[in-house]
Amino acid sequence: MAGEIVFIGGGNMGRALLGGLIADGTPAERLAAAEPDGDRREALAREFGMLTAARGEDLVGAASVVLLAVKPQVLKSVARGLAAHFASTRPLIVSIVAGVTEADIDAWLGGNFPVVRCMPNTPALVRQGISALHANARASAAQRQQAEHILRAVGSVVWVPDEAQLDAVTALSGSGPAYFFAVMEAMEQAGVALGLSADVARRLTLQTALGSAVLATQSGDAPATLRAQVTSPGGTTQAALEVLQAGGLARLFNEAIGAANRRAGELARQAQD
Ligand SMILES: NC(=O)C1=CN([C@@H]2O[C@H](COP(=O)(O)OP(=O)(O)OC[C@H]3O[C@@H](n4cnc5c(N)ncnc54)[C@H](O)[C@@H]3O)[C@@H](O)[C@H]2O)C=CC1
Ligand SMILES: O=C(O)[C@@H]1CCC=N1
Repeated sequence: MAGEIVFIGGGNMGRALLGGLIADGTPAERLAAAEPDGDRREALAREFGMLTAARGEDLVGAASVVLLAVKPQVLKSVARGLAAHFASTRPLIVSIVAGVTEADIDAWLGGNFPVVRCMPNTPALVRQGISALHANARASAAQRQQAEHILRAVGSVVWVPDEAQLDAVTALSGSGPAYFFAVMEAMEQAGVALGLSADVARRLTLQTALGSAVLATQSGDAPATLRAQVTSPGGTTQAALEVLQAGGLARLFNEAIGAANRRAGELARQAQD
């Protein structure tokens, strides 16, 4: 049936998940997306060959899964708008919206929905994401599997036992790509300041990031062990790491990720207004 899995929001993340599902073998006929932005909507229809509409209200009636991929600030009005348009059965609701709780989503939609809340990240765009998932008590084992199948199409998945942990996940891996990109930017700039061309500085930085991530993933060694392997006593790496430590690198990350965690809670409260 057309539109069995209906996306509400076809922006960066919605689009990444749709592309991943199609690349993973889900037929486009099983997918549909509601996206009010005409250019984005037409691009989804053209590139993926799927059913699209400007309004979710026109798509959700026959859905078995509804995936919420709008910004937290609009979710309440979007969910309330959808509430009257579900058939008598309750589809599985999968939300990737930062901060907003399963209970709020369920209440805004009208109540008694199975809800799986997920936090993916932008490497989903290249199917290298990681998502953490949590299900409410109404989600069956089969529905948990359905949600996992969707997120697995764009990377790895982990389940967390406590919904509140999703705010920590958001702070660590949801926002995390930005921290690595910020480090890449800073390293590039430092290379240019030492006389490298911008192109060479970027290539050295990016491959160092990629190689380090692959090494850390494949070796099974802890990052601390791998860091020690690079750090010859009295050598260049030690000189650099001493500067980073003196600048409070670990404390800064602790504070930064703490700020993101608090912000997730604020987004949830603001979404209730
Ligand atoms: N960008 C990121 O790194 C991550 C974002 N998220 C969450 O994913 C959600 C979406 O984020 P992005 O894709 O980055 O934002 P985005 O702004 O690219 O996409 C949101 C889309 O929702 C559409 N939209 C607005 N009102 C709508 C409505 N009534 N019905 C259907 N669609 C509507 C917008 O036109 C837009 O295309 C957010 O809640 C965010 O918290 C989760 C993990 C990572
Ligand atoms: O910055 C944000 O609020 C979203 C959630 C995680 C990544 N981007």
